[in-house]
Amino acid sequence: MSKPSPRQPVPGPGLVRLAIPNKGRISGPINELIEKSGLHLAEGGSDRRLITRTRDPNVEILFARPIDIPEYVASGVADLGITGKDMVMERGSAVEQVLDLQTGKATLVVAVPEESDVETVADLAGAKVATEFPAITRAFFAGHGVAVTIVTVGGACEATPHLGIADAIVDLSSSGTTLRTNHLRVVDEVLASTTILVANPASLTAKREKIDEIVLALESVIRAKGQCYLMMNVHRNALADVREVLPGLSGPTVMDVASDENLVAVHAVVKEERVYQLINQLKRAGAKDILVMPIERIIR
Ligand SMILES: Nc1ncnc2c1ncn2[C@@H]1O[C@H](COP(=O)(O)OP(=O)(O)OP(=O)(O)O)[C@@H](O)[C@H]1O
Ligand SMILES: O=P(O)(O)OC[C@H]1O[C@H](OP(=O)(O)OP(=O)(O)O)[C@H](O)[C@@H]1O
Ligand SMILES: [Mg+2]
Repeated sequence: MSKPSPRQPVPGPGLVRLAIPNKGRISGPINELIEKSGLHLAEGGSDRRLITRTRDPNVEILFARPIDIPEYVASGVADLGITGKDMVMERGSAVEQVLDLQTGKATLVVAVPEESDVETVADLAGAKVATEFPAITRAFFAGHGVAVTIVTVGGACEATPHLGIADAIVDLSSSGTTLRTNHLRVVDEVLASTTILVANPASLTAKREKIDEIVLALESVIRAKGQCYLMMNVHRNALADVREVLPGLSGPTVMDVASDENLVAVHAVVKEERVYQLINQLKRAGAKDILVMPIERIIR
């Protein structure tokens, strides 16, 4: 059978189409994840390109706006999509979350000017609330039984209270810098968002094998993040001391060194944040020739 054309509106049975952001803050990390997973964008994924092949002839990438991705996946234009959980909730799309990519962390919060009298969500009854997320905001206030007027904006939401357009906002905060800069204070949290992989429910059944392959590849990169591989040589009589420093971590693997029967090679996977401390402890315990290496993927 000939390979389905990438111009087909809906990908054929032999092809999995994965939608990813074409721009914005999460697009860089997602592109990096795709590269590390071994899929590799065949043509580098330029800004102007809509669909790009990957190293796997049965997987192609569709570039789209993060907010459009949930609907593209729900309608079957794409089988899989990577976007923010906030985007999926806002669109209320019929997609299934397959994986949390554990990046793009941000919290959707209700905030008011620092000098406001508002202390709780209930205090906002009758208020005007500006947001880029009208559906989530509507559901949140309805859930609290608080009637508000929603003012939908396309961005720069934090400016609206100071312009007299709104009394409160529902917007994303991650470092908290934008809220602080705009003298806004958090009243409540609406949603914790991360970047997620979602699937079209029908594709999940019909294309299970290929989707599992993609999930495995992406998962292996996520698992390796923040982990390092340590290799060292240890004198046999210092092995017990070195093991003391390493327990609790995965491994260690201990191997004979062919050229010196008094030495063993010790390998272990450790958290990157612990490496600085560990290498000093390991040296004191008698380890030498310590190598610290990055890990690209961990497949279980
Ligand atoms: N600090 C943050 N602020 C806003 N969105 C963030 C943040 N961190 C992660 N994200 C996530 O990024 C995704 C949207 O990214 P971004 O705002 O770059 O796209 P965009 O809104 O399409 O671009 P732009 O805001 O430039 O128009 C959302 O899913 C959001 O949850
Ligand atoms: O807590 P912080 O780290 O400061 O991040 C939060 C800010 O980032 C986002 O803005 P974005 O850059 O997407 O611009 P926009 O508001 O115009 O969408 C979000 O809407 C906040 O304004
Ligand atoms: Mg934005």
